[in-house]
Amino acid sequence: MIEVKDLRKGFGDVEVLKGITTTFQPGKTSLIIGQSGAGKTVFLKSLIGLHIPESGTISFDGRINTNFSIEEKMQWRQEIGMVFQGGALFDSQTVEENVMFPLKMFTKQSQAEMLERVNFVLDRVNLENSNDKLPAELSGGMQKRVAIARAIVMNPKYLFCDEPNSGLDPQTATVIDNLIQEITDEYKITTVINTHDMNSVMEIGENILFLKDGKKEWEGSSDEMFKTDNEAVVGFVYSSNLFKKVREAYLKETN
Ligand SMILES: Nc1ncnc2c1ncn2[C@@H]1O[C@H](COP(=O)(O)OP(=O)(O)OP(=O)(O)O)[C@@H](O)[C@H]1O
Repeated sequence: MIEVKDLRKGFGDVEVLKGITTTFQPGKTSLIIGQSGAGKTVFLKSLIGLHIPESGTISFDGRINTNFSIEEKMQWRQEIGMVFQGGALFDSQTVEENVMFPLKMFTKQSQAEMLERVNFVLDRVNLENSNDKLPAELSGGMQKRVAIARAIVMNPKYLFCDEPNSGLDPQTATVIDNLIQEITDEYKITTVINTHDMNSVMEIGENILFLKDGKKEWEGSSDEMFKTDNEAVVGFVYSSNLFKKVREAYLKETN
């Protein structure tokens, strides 16, 4: 579980995160949404320790990250998996080498042990028989699956994904959403996703955090999102005609 309390972060005179409090539960996929500039990336970067907050705390199963000793920080780093926007694979390395990278970096496993684990996670993301391929030889969706395999190879407790669906067609995006959700549930990972993709919001929708001007404006499930009267949420999510119609149909059916 990740508990965020009154998190504040700014740059110079500009306050970006203005006191965010929330909780992310294990086995659940939480989505962070909001307008461009709302503070989603700064929030995600704060969670993974790339930004040091001015005040407030982030605790990982009771451990506050700014209090970590060097050893605790090393341990915590190994408990985190990340899927970056665009995949961030090493272009000159094969799929196998890309996925094995964290094991080589952080463990003393033998080549055979590492290979067994790499094959297990590649199998889990339905990418068997692709070990020797280079990223350029794969489709966008396959590259995302390699990135997910690499993110889970260390068996993380926490998984952070920045726009995992960017550049994917809606069908492939749904496959990636489902994969992240299944893995999160299966391994009881605490997963946080930054997204602009409203399909993901409808598809995953377990816990949605809506940021506005650096504050938590609203939080709930996608079902609750259909029913909310919060003007900022309605204005943002239902600005598209498609989602407006979906909402109207949902409300008609449930009333
Ligand atoms: N390193 C930085 N230095 C100064 N200002 C920053 C820095 N990083 C972000 N900001 C500012 O913080 C605000 C929030 O940015 P952030 O990237 O978190 O928005 P976002 O919600 O992720 O937007 P988008 O959806 O466009 O990616 C913006 O006004 C941005 O200019």
